[in-house]
Amino acid sequence: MTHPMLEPLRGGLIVSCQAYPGEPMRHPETMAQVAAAVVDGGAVAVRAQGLADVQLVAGRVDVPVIGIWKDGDDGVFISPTLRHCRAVLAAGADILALDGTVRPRPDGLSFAETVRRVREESDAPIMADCDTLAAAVAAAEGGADIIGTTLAGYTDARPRTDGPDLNLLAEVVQALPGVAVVAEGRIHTPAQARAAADAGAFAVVVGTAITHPATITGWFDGALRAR
Ligand SMILES: CC(=O)N[C@H](C=O)[C@@H](O)[C@H](O)[C@H](O)COP(=O)(O)O
Repeated sequence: MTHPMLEPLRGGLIVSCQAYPGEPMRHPETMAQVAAAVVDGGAVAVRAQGLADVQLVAGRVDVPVIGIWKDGDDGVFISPTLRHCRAVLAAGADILALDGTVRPRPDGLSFAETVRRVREESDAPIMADCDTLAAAVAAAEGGADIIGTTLAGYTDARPRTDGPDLNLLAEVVQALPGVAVVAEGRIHTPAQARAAADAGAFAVVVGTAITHPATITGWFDGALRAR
């Protein structure tokens, strides 16, 4: 059954507001301003990274905040341990997102055990950032409320598609009827967002194409330089 807090997100656009280490926009106040702007534009929820961003964004917008804490950049790095998960919720996230792959986690806990321990302290919906159908099914069985295709193409399991991995999305939607399956990753145009919704996504997450000016500028610059 869909977690009651998720119903307002059905069919909507979730915007991921993240800047990366060393970038000019890497500041919680900047991300809070970006989050407020995308909510003005119609985002039904926002995704924020890091404890300071989660805290400031949650205080700034009225929509649910999906919180993550990225630590490291290889292996399991999205809210990788129980400690990270607890801290994200303590920072004010309404929804916790964490790595939902089947790879070993740094603290040795399984995804299911991590969810079980988080649930001892919180009723917040939990989003699993998955890379494969097998991971998605395991995460749903492990108690995730939302299955995201976030990590498709970012592990060795599947090639990185140019746009969203709509094949994986469709497979997960078919395998998990009634589960909130969210499309995330490389959705760069409104038409791709529409295609993800048409493939059965409960909601669609867009990050880079809305909130990462350096990448967007590069797209335009590349088009001008291409002959
Ligand atoms: C793989 C990974 O670390 N993904 C991250 C997860 O939070 C973010 O860097 C992405 O920007 C986010 O998933 C949204 O995707 P896109 O920016 O492609 O719309």
